[in-house]
Amino acid sequence: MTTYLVKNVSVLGAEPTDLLLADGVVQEMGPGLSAESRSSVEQVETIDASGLIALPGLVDLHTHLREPGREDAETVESGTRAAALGGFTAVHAMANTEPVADTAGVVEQVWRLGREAGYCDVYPVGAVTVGLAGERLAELGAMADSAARVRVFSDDGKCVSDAVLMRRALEYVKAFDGVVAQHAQEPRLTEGAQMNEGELSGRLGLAGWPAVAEEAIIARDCLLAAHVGSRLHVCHVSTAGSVEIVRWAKSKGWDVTAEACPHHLVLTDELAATYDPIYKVNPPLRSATDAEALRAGLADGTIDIVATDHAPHPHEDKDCEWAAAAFGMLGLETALSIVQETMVDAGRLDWTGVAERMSYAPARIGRVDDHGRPIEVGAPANVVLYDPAARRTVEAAETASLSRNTPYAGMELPGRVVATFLRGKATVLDGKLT
Ligand SMILES: NC(=O)N[C@@H](CC(=O)O)C(=O)O
Ligand SMILES: [Zn+2]
Ligand SMILES: [Zn+2]
Repeated sequence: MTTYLVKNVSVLGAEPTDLLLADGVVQEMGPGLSAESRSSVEQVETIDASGLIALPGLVDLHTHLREPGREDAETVESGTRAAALGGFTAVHAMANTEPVADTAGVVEQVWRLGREAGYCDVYPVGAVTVGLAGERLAELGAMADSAARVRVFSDDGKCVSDAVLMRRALEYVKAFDGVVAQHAQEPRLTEGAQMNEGELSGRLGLAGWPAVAEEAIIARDCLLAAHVGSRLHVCHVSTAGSVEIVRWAKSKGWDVTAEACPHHLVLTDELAATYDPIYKVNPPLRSATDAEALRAGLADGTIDIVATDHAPHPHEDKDCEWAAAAFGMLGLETALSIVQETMVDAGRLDWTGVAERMSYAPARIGRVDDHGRPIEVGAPANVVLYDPAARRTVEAAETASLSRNTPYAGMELPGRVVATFLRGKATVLDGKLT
């Protein structure tokens, strides 16, 4: 395996130093390292990383890889290639596949496909209920005990709306230190809903999706998690009220964590006026006030992490009229740039804060040991080299995803992932897959 000597890199914005990545770990760290001391049989590649920042490999707690079942939209291989290009070394693959990941067999299949592809570690999320039907609990214990070691359980795409089932799931996952990741959407309040409920939805004639449909479930679940003493994670928080509720739950000392998605930080519901379904997503794009509350919540730690909710859809499911189109947008290859633009360049988060929200905290919530570790001697060499000074125009056709539904096509974004290392192996070099 190639050894990499990374010269003059700024680890999380600190003074430039050198990193030696060998045998899968950060073997040496400090200024003035040279390849000379390495044995002659070893192949050492030197990377001039002047101007680049080293971040711990990013961890996504919320990715849709679509395999098994919708390999026309994404596969484990194509999705993890996109992940590596975005600086991720680990992703949690959501359970809303066909068949649903509700048994040990399916989660082991997804886990193994991730291993075989080798771009990024894949941690399958297990479904909470059989077939995501919201009627009976799935075999959570069998998935936890499987080779995939599932710790995150979610019916994402659907809400576990039955309070008794949600309570039992929260109780059940305590046995193996799991967490229930809730897609908070009160189904009756969102029947037929197409976009954020507000003055604009009325004007556009699209059925509204009220903030209370999200907030009511989050409040209920925080209370349930506290009642049974379990861990709750809230997926894709999108409203200012939701941020307030999570802040309140944390102030009580309850074990509640929450994520925000890049698109909810930067895009708003006014884009629905284009009637272009590229902007159709669940939960919907909200108001500028909501986006600002998410950024503030992310800055002060109320929102623990950024998760992509990368949701690939083939063009026939997106290039149609708004009401008929699928919900969801791509996210893996643009997440870090959006966080740079909305949080770092805006002076609200430094690179250590980014590492916490996109690597350390998601790894902690998902109970992933090999990822989300600070870059230090002895740590697994899961590292991203990032150029914050670069600028690029997003081209939908350039994505590694099998789908093209990025809402950022044609937009100029800051930053570029130059290299990604998974246990010391380069998955991306010079901004390209190896
Ligand atoms: N976010 C979305 O709009 N869509 C997701 C489902 C989900 O995350 O709820 C999908 O699977 O396509
Ligand atoms: Zn969801
Ligand atoms: Zn999702």
